Amino acid sequence: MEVRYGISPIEGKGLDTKGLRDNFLIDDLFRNGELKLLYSHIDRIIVGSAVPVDSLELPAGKELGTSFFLERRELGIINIGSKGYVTLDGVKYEMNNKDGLYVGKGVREVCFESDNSNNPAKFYLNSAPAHKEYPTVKIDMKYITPQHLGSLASSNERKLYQYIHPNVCDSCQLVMGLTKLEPNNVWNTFPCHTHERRMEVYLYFDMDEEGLVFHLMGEADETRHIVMRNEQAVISPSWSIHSGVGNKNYTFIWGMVGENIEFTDMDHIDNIKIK
Ligand SMILES: O=C[C@H](O)[C@@H](O)CC(=O)C(=O)O
Ligand SMILES: [Zn+2]
Repeated sequence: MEVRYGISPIEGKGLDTKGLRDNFLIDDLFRNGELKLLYSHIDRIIVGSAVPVDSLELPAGKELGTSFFLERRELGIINIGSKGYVTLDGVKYEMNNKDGLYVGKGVREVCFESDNSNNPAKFYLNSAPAHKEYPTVKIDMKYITPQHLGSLASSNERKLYQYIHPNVCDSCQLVMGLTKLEPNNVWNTFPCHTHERRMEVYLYFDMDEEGLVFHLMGEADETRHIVMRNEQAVISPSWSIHSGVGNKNYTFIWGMVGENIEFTDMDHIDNIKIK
């Protein structure tokens, strides 16, 4: 698995386009038939994808130093592809498009399959260190009551679905969900915020081939951007804003790990202060 280290705001402001992309962009997810994992030393989050043609197993690996992946970790899964299955120690969960799964510490075998290998499932994965076992919970998007945020007048009308959140299921430190912009709306998470207590990863998807999002990052008075394409993810350190504007509406999955699981624990930034 690829390993990346932390970047401070001092280093961050000195990076050029390539430097920003090398450190923060994850652009090789969702390869047919492959399971990809990236280990970030920022809060030790693991970001990954599994696109099963034949079945794929979640491996442990030297980076974890444990005998199986979830020995001391928890895992969140959201399927952004076609119908598939996740089997946890022999128990099979059907995963339709945008279905989610919280997998607690202690599960030994995690296996991914597609219903139709010509049209595979695309499982997106976020994992964090965990020290307590919580039960596995299947999360269907249709049972989540979304929060309505923004407005068409501000080009940021969107629905936010909390999947792994205290209202839905227990977790040690992982909080995860999905935000879908309404047609004719292009701004996400704006006005923006930081949260020194948590880092965050965004996965942008449901975009067409020419589609792009200028993902905004950096300190509020020292902003940078990364151009994002469909099914790419971006690491947001705790000190960075995370917001973006696209050429049309899109959807993104956010996952957070760190000090607390208080979704509303954000430091809101006044637009006047952004440079
Ligand atoms: O800390 C929270 C995260 O940045 C996201 O949940 C924000 C988001 O999805 C949105 O405003 O649409
Ligand atoms: Zn945030």
